[in-house]
Amino acid sequence: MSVEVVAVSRRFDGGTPALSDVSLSIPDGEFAVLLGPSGSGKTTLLRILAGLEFPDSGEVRIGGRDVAALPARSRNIGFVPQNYALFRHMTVFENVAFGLRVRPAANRPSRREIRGRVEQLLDLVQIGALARRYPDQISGGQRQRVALARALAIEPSVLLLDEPFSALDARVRKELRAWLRGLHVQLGLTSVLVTHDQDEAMEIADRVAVLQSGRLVQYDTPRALLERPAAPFVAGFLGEANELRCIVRDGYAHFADLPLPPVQTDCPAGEARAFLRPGDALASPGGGAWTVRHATMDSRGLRLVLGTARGEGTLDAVAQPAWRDATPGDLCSVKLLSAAVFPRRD
Ligand SMILES: Nc1ncnc2c1ncn2[C@@H]1O[C@H](COP(=O)(O)OP(=O)(O)OP(=O)(O)O)[C@@H](O)[C@H]1O
Repeated sequence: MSVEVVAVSRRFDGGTPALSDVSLSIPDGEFAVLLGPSGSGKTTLLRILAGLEFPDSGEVRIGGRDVAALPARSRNIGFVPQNYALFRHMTVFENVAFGLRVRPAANRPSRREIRGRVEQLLDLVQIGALARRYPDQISGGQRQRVALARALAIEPSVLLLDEPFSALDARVRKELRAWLRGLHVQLGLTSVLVTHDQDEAMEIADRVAVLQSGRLVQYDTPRALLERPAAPFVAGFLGEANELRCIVRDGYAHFADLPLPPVQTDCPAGEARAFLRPGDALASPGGGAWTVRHATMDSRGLRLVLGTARGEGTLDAVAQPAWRDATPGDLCSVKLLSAAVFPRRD
């Protein structure tokens, strides 16, 4: 089902606004991610969608219907909270069955139906063998799967997840992310996930809503966010960008202080700030004004930290693919593929 947020604002106890005039629209079947630093309003927005929190003004529509008057339990939403919140005294099976057992008698499935549904769900999340265990007898990743199965038990049309993988190690996180994305497609859900991890957002989302201090700064596909950031905050927050001072003249940004070639831009002439992702700064050996300070290999290739001879600045860059043996002390030059440039407003 589609989800629409229209001009939603929320302020707690006269403090600074947790959300200011946020509007976004999630088409049926899409996976949206709410991304932003701590305190930017992500959880507040998710809780408003779930019906656990209410806006001071604005509207939420689910499947085209204004849900202001609908309590959480009537919204047909699966909610996976940040800390899993599993019942420790119940087995995995009972945890997943809970949402069905507490339904009003009129629409509560029979015991046999509940058993069948829970077994199916546990198989779906690939933990069928753990049904009789208690939450403290399974791993963090398995607990996360239980929390998901429990949220899915009511057959929601919208799935909301609050930092679902934050307690897990990097490898399990990555594995579960891909799996969750597959499940979302398989079940035809509309999903909204909160995270402050940009890699997670970029990998899982159809569209990412970037929040800063309660405001929606940009809502776009991962690719558009990286290639066309709408604001310095987005360019700085995503992609570990270098931020450099520059001057725009004749459609090019010039880096007066640093040995870098000018780069084309649409930014108006004048003082500006350029955001350069490491992958857009390609270092080549064989002389030049930059010196390799550190070289580290990661899954994307050889990452370099470069410095200038007189110490005017440093730059995070990547070695061009053929330069596999870059070592601290080597001299190099840098070619720029692109940069996001914004007028400077000090
Ligand atoms: N119940 C509450 N009472 C008072 N202030 C609140 C309450 N809930 C949230 N806030 C405030 O609203 C703002 C947004 O909080 P929110 O939890 O939505 O941010 P977040 O982006 O999810 O942060 P995090 O990544 O740290 O979870 C913060 O300034 C927070 O202190």
